[in-house]
Amino acid sequence: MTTLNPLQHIRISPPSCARQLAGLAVAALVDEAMLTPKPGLVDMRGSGAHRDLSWLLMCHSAHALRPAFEAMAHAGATIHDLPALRRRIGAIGRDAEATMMAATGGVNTHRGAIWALGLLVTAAGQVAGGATPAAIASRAGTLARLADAGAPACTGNKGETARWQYGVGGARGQAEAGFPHVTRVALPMLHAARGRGDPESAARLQALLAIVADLDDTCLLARGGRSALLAAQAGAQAVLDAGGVATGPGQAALRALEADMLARGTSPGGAADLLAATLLLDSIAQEQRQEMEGHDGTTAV
Ligand SMILES: CC(C)(COP(=O)(O)OP(=O)(O)OC[C@H]1O[C@@H](n2cnc3c(N)ncnc32)[C@H](O[C@H]2O[C@H](COP(=O)(O)OP(=O)(O)OP(=O)(O)O)[C@@H](O)[C@H]2O)[C@@H]1O)[C@@H](O)C(=O)NCCC(=O)NCCS
Ligand SMILES: Nc1ncnc2[nH]cnc12
Repeated sequence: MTTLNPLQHIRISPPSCARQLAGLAVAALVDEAMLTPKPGLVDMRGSGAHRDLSWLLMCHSAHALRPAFEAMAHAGATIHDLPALRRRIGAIGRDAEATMMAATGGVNTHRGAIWALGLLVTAAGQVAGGATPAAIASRAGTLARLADAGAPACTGNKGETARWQYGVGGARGQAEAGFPHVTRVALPMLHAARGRGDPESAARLQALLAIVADLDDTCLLARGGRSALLAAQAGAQAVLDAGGVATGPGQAALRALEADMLARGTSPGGAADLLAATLLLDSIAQEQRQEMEGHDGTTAV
């Protein structure tokens, strides 16, 4: 079966589109892991506030997840009944968590990312190349809001406990709302930083900090309570207010934020997942632009 792409008037077959989307998802996870520096998080300098993670383990985990992302994108392209699609990707997502644990020797590298990027590649598979990042995120939100008959009543995970204890939405709430911190916070920040000529790594770090400044990250809550979340949010905002990571004052504020996180043993793992989701939607949009240019021989603006 093929899908008509309304923007390009070419036909994309779901399997090749799914493979491409899975490749972009893995690349987004690897790019996030390797982005350096990142406060509190694993990067190429070291493990940040984590004891059981390294960037090599994160990259290994990302590659192990490729078949799951491909299966989710393929499901998005081929299963048109939404409750059935939700059930199917829930099952693939739980299998992917088991794959991650097997690949990492039992370390939770990407549980939040499997959830966020899994929903997004499924939604991107549904539209097969012809939708904006906001439209893909909105479709992913629709999927997240559907009940999954196969899901356990409670996960017993730290994020779930933090959601109840602090009354926040966490990873589930973010997805159900259609990933507002990706589409309304991080993508605009990424594009603005690129637009004023920041190096790509600075633009990505700036997008990460914009997410941290505003997200109820259950990783921060679970590790350090509400004071850690508020300190991380204020510290990230201070970097932005000081002029951003490409400026001297911004870098001083970034060092202070990192020192505070390391002293508390906290890390914005949820924000890191949403940066990967941002990079995924950005790369899907870039692929679409390149395919359009290749198709009609003109340059898109
Ligand atoms: C819906 C699920 C995501 C389950 O979520 P739940 O809330 O029950 O619990 P957690 O799994 O603990 O939390 C989810 C992870 O999401 C990230 N996150 C946190 N806050 C947010 C937020 N506001 N928005 C978006 N994402 C957020 C975060 O993941 C990252 O951190 C993890 C590493 O943290 P760390 O503290 O080191 O790790 P732990 O092992 O927990 O502790 P230690 O032992 O080290 O001390 C890492 O995973 C990052 O990715 C949260 O951890 C979902 O899992 C689910 O229900 N799945 C079922 C399958 C399904 O339906 N799939 C659908 C298609 S994909
Ligand atoms: N770079 C990173 N460091 C720690 N936890 C993460 N979760 C997702 N990306 C992460």
